Amino acid sequence: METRPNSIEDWPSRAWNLLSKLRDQSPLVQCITNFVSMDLMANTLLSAGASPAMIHSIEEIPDFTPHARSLCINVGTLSSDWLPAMKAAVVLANKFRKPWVLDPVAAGASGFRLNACLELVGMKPTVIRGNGSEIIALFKASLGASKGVDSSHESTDAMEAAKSLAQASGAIVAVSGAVDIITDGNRVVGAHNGVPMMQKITATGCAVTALIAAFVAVDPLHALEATASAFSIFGIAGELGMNMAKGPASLRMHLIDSLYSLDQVALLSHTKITSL
Ligand SMILES: Nc1ncnc2c1ncn2[C@@H]1O[C@H](COP(=O)(O)OP(=O)(O)O)[C@@H](O)[C@H]1O
Ligand SMILES: Cc1ncsc1CCOP(=O)(O)O
Ligand SMILES: [Mg+2]
Repeated sequence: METRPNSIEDWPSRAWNLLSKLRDQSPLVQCITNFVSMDLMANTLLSAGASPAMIHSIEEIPDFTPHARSLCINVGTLSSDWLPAMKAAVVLANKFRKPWVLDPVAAGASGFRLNACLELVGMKPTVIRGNGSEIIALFKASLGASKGVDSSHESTDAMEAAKSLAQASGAIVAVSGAVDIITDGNRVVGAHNGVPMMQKITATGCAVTALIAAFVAVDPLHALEATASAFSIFGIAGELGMNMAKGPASLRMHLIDSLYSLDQVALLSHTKITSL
């Protein structure tokens, strides 16, 4: 059943309406992503109701990308032969006005990766989603004291970097962590769902970025709201999954199951999104 948001701040109703739309429309989401994340990302999209396609060959992009409702670009296992395919897909997404989302995995780990991420940021992503260290590396455009793909910062450490990056790039910038921060450079919203053990499953960050791509596919004109809703729903799936899990491996399974079966009552009572 569709619920009517009382105001822009009625986040639970907004999140439920977006998830219902996603389940009804099952948008095709093209993912050009790293080898580690492909499985969890595809299963996250499927359990949420979207239709994932991990298609990255440059030869296929002219035929395929125009049919996707949104695009997820993730540089986790970047190599020089993949970058032209990423850029070609982005050019087509922009040409056909499809939203696209960038995950700058380990942006500060090497010069090659940082330059690639900065080039992609310059190609007008709808949303950039990273952890604290990745968003700070992009904002400073410099290599960081890197822990690789994991963050050595809290999301709140990256608040000002996120706002500046959003203003400079025109993208919604989203920083994951204990509190997920989402900003358009002016407004700042926090999503407070999730459990710490989600950090102990590889590619949960990649998976939530893909979920954001699915949410912006169904509401491209409200990318900030779609991003906050995706974070909150992924976090709720983690909270419900944690009730049944014994550790990271079973949390991975129960998170996917909980996302698949998430109902209106659970979503409305668990959604925690606030202005920051
Ligand atoms: N301390 C935490 N408490 C609750 N949820 C968390 C915590 N840390 C990360 N998460 C959640 O785990 C997912 C992955 O985030 P994160 O670990 O920051 O990304 P990445 O894997 O890219 O570093 C996100 O959905 C985020 O909300
Ligand atoms: C471990 C690893 N190495 C290269 S990409 C990758 C997965 C990173 O996933 P996430 O950013 O979601 O932790
Ligand atoms: Mg990541």
